[in-house]
Amino acid sequence: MKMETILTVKNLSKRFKEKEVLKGLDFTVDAGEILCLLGPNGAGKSTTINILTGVLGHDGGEVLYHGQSIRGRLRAYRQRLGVVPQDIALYEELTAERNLRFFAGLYGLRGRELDRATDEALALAGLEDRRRDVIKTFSGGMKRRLNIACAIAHRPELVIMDEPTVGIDPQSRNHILESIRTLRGQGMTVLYTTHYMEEVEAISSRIIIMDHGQIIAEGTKESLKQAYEDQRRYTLTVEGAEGLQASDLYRVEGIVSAQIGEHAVEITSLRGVANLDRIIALLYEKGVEIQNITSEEASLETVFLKLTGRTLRD
Ligand SMILES: Nc1ncnc2c1ncn2[C@@H]1O[C@H](COP(=O)(O)OP(=O)(O)OP(=O)(O)O)[C@@H](O)[C@H]1O
Repeated sequence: MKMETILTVKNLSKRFKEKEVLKGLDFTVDAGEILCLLGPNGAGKSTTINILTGVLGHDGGEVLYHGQSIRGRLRAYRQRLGVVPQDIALYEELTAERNLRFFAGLYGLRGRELDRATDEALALAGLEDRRRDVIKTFSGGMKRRLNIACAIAHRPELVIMDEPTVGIDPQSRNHILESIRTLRGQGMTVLYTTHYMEEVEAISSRIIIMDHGQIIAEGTKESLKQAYEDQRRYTLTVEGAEGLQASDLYRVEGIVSAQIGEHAVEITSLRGVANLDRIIALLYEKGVEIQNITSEEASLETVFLKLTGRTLRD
């Protein structure tokens, strides 16, 4: 069954002065999914999120909410969103409860509805017993949890989060991941960005990989891995690789790509071809000393590396 589409992003482009930061993005956000935007630093994730939350304008293309352009309807559109910004936006001098009531109040909740929304959001954040404490006494992780609670108390249809777990303790991080799953279980749709591959593995139902302002792959974690499952990656720690060329390695059957660094040789090879002995023999012949070899099958990390040539945290 095709899910209902909430957001449609069509040929979206954005430039900052001379720099083209988004180069024609096309994707949808469908009801009930947890969609993750993944990409190295500077890929354009935050820019995309800022356009989708109506904070930033775009130059070309369009964003449709239930089939209608958000241009000229920003206010109504933003009422249906829950936005969790990268930076914590809370009133330090106010209690957890006051913060929640304030933010939920901005979305028009009053009276009993507001009381209930506040209680539910405190429960989601696991902060019921801290409801009357002021924020400045909270740990970083607790603030992040409350930040999310403030964004979802009004029960938005779509929650958009920009790196909601950056720089917090593992316990709060797990709590947040769990609460994202809970939100989905309650019928909300989530779009979020992250740098952490483990998070993508843990909660995403679909992944969009971006680099240099473009979408370079899209799929579930299973489908992305499957597309690269036929490959294996060798990492060799070496000395004396100066005389070795990637073209030497390409002569070995099965090798798809090779990168030669000062102390490391990275090789991607077809899984069905047993060629490690050939690789070792070739390096020996070229006077390269091998100190260590590791072999790895496709993981999201290797898929990502293959697509972008970069690790997530460099
Ligand atoms: N206000 C701005 N003015 C000029 N350039 C900008 C501005 N905001 C972002 N950029 C540039 O746009 C590109 C994309 O940035 P963006 O923040 O969207 O990337 P990102 O994928 O979110 O990376 P990060 O994970 O570091 O936040 C970068 O090259 C960045 O330097």
